[in-house]
Amino acid sequence: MSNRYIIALDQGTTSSRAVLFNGSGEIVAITQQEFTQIFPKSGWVEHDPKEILSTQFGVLEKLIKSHKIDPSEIAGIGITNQRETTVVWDKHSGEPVYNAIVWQDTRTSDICQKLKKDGLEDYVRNNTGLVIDSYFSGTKVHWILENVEDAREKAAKGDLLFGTIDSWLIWNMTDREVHITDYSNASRTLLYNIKSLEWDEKLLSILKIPATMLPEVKPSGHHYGDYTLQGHKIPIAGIAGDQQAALFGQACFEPGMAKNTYGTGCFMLMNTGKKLQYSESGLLTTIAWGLDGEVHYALEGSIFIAGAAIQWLRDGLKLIDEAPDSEYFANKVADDREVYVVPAFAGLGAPYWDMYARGAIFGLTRDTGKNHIIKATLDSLAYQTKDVLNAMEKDSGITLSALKVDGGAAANNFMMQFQADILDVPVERPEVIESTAMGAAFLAGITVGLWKKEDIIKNRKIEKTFTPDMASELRNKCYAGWQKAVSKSMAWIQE
Ligand SMILES: Nc1ncnc2c1ncn2[C@@H]1O[C@H](COP(=O)(O)OP(=O)(O)O)[C@@H](O)[C@H]1O
Ligand SMILES: O=P(O)(O)OC[C@H](O)CO
Repeated sequence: MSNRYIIALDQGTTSSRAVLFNGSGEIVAITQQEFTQIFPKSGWVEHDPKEILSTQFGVLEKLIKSHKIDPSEIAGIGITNQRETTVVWDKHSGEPVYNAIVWQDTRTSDICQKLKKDGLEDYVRNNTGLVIDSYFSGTKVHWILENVEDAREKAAKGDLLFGTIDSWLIWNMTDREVHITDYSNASRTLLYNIKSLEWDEKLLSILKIPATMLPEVKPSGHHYGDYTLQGHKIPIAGIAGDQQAALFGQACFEPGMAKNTYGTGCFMLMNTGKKLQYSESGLLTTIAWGLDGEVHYALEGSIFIAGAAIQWLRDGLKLIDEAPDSEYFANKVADDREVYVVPAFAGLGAPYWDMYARGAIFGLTRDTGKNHIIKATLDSLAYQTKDVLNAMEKDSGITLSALKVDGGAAANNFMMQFQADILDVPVERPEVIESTAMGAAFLAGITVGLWKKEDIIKNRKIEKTFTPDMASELRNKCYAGWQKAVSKSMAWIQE
């Protein structure tokens, strides 16, 4: 027990959050601000890197002011972030040369298709653990260098830097001195060799990315630099991509332990320990974290659209005012789930990996109403999770006795119950669904000597377990309908 604080900065896809943890590792306060999603063209998704900074530092300032915290009381800062999202900036002016290209953006699909045709799939998989897909940063950096005026020349002169959001934040927090990332974020770039723990020269050369643009890569618990606040130097002591941070925050420290986070997307990760395990079923191999001189790996099932589909109900279709309203409307429909929404708005991730799939609604009849669509959209999060869990169990040979969940959309009781029903596996929701922030805070807290890993286990309490309650015949019928709907959505647009 200590009266010092740790702050986690959680820079997510739709909002920036600052989370204050007390010396016992409990959340004391959260400040949060949504920011603009920019959709310049079909399939393109961008963020303004400066708005990312202003919202992130805005919520940090608000947190510190509203809780009257003296900076000397802050023992460390942990950073966690939406992964893969790509920023390229001029190291002299500090100006981004282009908007951040978000992980969901599919503009580089044809570049990826070419890499596949050139026979690089096995090389990429064996060395980066990933599949060739527009999801990852590498082809996004390539696109910026090819398409932004003067970018290629400037990069060749060593004037441009690339970073995922963690790097962009830290560079700005350290007076533009520290250009750094951690293993977990580097492993999402398509440029990092997860076996040798070095940037992969062959892939850099194929994508024509100069090594001078790349950040230094360090473990996930490390003293990366200091953030100076009112004259006090606060160590930035933890970094992890948000999904790996959630794995840590859910105390999945042992091989075989897994979690599923329902945020903008939905990501199931299973710790595979020090073993680098490749998937036969469409999952990714990724670095979970580097800590205490060891690297832990994970298997990952990445679902691109989860809570984002609920935002689409809210902002696109205007069927609901707030995301939590979806639960109320879904509960009003008593049917056998004959309507299916496949939210392939950004193609399909695991286990399908189809950049050319697009969203669709199936099973409409004259009596279909708004509530059916809302219900089917919530169901789609659970169906996609079932696709991924099937792959995870096949690859690992492990049958989960319960699914640990977290993230903003895990608050939805209707969806969680259907998740348990369709999986036929209990779903375990912890009291703190902010596992991402928890993971980042603990990486920092462990690094500055405030906490130990065991403290996370002590702190983790289950708020509710959802028990399966669906006849197997109905479950099988529902899932067969989902699989049919997915197959019809695939390869919808042309290369
Ligand atoms: N009660 C709810 N039911 C369904 N979806 C929800 C609910 N509350 C939040 N969401 C969805 O969860 C997402 C926010 O979760 P969060 O973990 O903050 O995501 P991120 O870190 O990706 O920004 C949003 O996409 C929102 O639509
Ligand atoms: O913003 P989230 O929490 O859905 O996470 C996004 C992922 O990091 C993308 O890989």
